[in-house]
Amino acid sequence: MKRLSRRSTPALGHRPPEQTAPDGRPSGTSAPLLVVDDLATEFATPGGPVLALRNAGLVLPQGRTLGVVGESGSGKSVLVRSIMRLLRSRGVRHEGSVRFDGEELLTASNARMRKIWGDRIAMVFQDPMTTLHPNHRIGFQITEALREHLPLSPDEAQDRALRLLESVAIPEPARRLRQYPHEMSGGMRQRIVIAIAIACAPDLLLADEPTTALDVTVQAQVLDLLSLHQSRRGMAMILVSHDLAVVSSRTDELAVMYSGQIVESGPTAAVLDAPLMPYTAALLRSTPTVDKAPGTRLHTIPGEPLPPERRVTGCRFASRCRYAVERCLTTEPPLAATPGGRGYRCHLPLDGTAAQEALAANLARGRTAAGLAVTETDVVRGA
Ligand SMILES: Nc1ncnc2c1ncn2[C@@H]1O[C@H](COP(=O)(O)OP(=O)(O)OP(=O)(O)O)[C@@H](O)[C@H]1O
Repeated sequence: MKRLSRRSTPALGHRPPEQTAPDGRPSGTSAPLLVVDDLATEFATPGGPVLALRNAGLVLPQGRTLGVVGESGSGKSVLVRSIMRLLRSRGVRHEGSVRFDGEELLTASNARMRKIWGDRIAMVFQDPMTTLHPNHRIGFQITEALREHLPLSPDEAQDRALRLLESVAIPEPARRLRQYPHEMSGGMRQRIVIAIAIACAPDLLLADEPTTALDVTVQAQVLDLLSLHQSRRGMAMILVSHDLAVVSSRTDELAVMYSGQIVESGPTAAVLDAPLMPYTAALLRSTPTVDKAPGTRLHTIPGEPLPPERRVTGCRFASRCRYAVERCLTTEPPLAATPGGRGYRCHLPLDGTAAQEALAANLARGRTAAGLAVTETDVVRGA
């Protein structure tokens, strides 16, 4: 069987054990909770195989938070669903490794995964109705989830459900337990989903665009609620968002995805302060609320995202990158790591002079090696 991906070097997100996180908390001092190594996911489609995720690697210690960002279609959901083993169906192939608390999940039996789901790893999806059953009362759904994993009597489960609703700030919890999902607002439903997700005190919570479907006024409340429970319970969390502003203040580490790959990773503050990948820098310039003075112009990233199934010989971002030189078109950038444990896939990282020289040469020619127009105005504006 043909391999889906090339073997990669160190997993993105890795920090040596003796290092501390930017906030001073010790990190990586015990065995990491989650280690993803060279993970690839391929879908069989009528149009041929779609390699939606390639060379993905990450390390997540207990109690830490990882943000996963990238444009639509970059593979964020495929990454978290592959980690959670939710894409197990005919026509889906994985390669690589997902080790959770030392246990390989890619080869675990379905029975074993059912024990792990909910109990040790829980997930909050974009649409609460993916989790909630429309025809069952909220109380039944929470107590079912509790009793599946914990030895509780019906009364104990009911009491625990009530306290869970209180903990996610649902008013009149006793009344709400008797209601059906359609009797609640979207924000309230997502709080219920969070209550179900944390019911069994999982070690890892995967939140995939948990607020994208919600009214803008309740988005921050729901995100704050997630962060509160994450830190209070010491859970590790992976927070997926297309919006850098959402993850910037809520995560310790960041993984930036483009066209099915993690292209940059590292401590969130370091990545946002000084991105190494031109793609990360472009994402930042197109994000409304990260480090922007009022009135600052936002910029779109030129061109279209590269579909993950498209084969290219060089860097997958080269066609949209104003720094691109010939090498970016001919040679795939290997995964590189900085001494501080940051990872990136770029021939011309932005902390070096080579990137500035390449940009100056492209400016002089008026276009990149990939044919993207570059003008003085674009560069001054930061486009
Ligand atoms: N079931 C599937 N069959 C075939 N291809 C798929 C399937 N699911 C995902 N893909 C491919 O994987 C790509 C990445 O999808 P994914 O949902 O992970 O993107 P995303 O980054 O989460 O986007 P969004 O922010 O819009 O949710 C898709 O563009 C598509 O090409």
